[in-house]
Amino acid sequence: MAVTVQVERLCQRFGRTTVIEDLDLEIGMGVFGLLGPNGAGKTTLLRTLATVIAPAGGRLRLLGLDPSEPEQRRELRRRLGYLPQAMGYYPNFTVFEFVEYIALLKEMPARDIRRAVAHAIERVGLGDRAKAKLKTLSGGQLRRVGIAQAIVNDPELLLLDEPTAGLDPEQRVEFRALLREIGARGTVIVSTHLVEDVGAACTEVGLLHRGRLVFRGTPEQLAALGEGTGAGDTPLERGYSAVLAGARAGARA
Ligand SMILES: Nc1ncnc2c1ncn2[C@@H]1O[C@H](COP(=O)(O)OP(=O)(O)OP(=O)(O)O)[C@@H](O)[C@H]1O
Repeated sequence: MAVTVQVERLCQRFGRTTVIEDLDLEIGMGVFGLLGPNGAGKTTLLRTLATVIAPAGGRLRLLGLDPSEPEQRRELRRRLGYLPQAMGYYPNFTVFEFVEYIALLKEMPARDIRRAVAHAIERVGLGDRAKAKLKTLSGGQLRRVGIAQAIVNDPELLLLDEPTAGLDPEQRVEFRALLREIGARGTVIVSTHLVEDVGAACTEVGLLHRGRLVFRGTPEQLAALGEGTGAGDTPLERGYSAVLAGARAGARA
């Protein structure tokens, strides 16, 4: 497996609170689902990988680049895509203008931009809303604009923080297909609370609990851990609850 994301003893702190502690993680191509309860550190990890915040400790190597080096960080930012949990935007921009603006920030070649923007907007099913102002869109449509800006540069590393929040069931199914398509050629890390997204789209899954990785494996392996326990409606939900119950019991011991 060619490793595209290498995290070594990563620490993140806010004030005196340690949010991520000595995290080691290596990921290759495919779709990696990041699960964990509220406050586990998923957003903080994604923000760190997106180079929005610098590590408080440890080392990162992403797409073979060291983001602590300014030149390499700049190259990395050109090659990654990031959908933040709460995306800021200019309400008077149209869908096309906004995605184009992000393409410009990513320093995409000028001759490629129009086609790439149109393609990204098509891929999220918003082709007919390209000229609509962002302030006129629904929450789910805005989330799709967020996905379009994240994929406009055909990223080799795509980081998505709860991308399916607000999508209707039909859109969610289409979005999972898009994830699988991108994961076949690059690395996608997607944080989600929807365990069924993981089952449908992810090749691997990691479960964070208090900034530590308490499970890593395939969705099938996670589901198998839930056999015989009652908490949850699906095998994956039961696996998720079983791992968390074990992690909590370990933390108390
Ligand atoms: N900028 C910040 N300043 C202070 N504390 C923060 C900051 N960002 C996150 N935290 C704290 O870090 C911890 C991890 O938060 P994070 O948002 O990474 O978790 P999460 O797993 O993404 O949670 P959720 O599922 O609720 O989105 C939480 O306790 C949160 O309060």
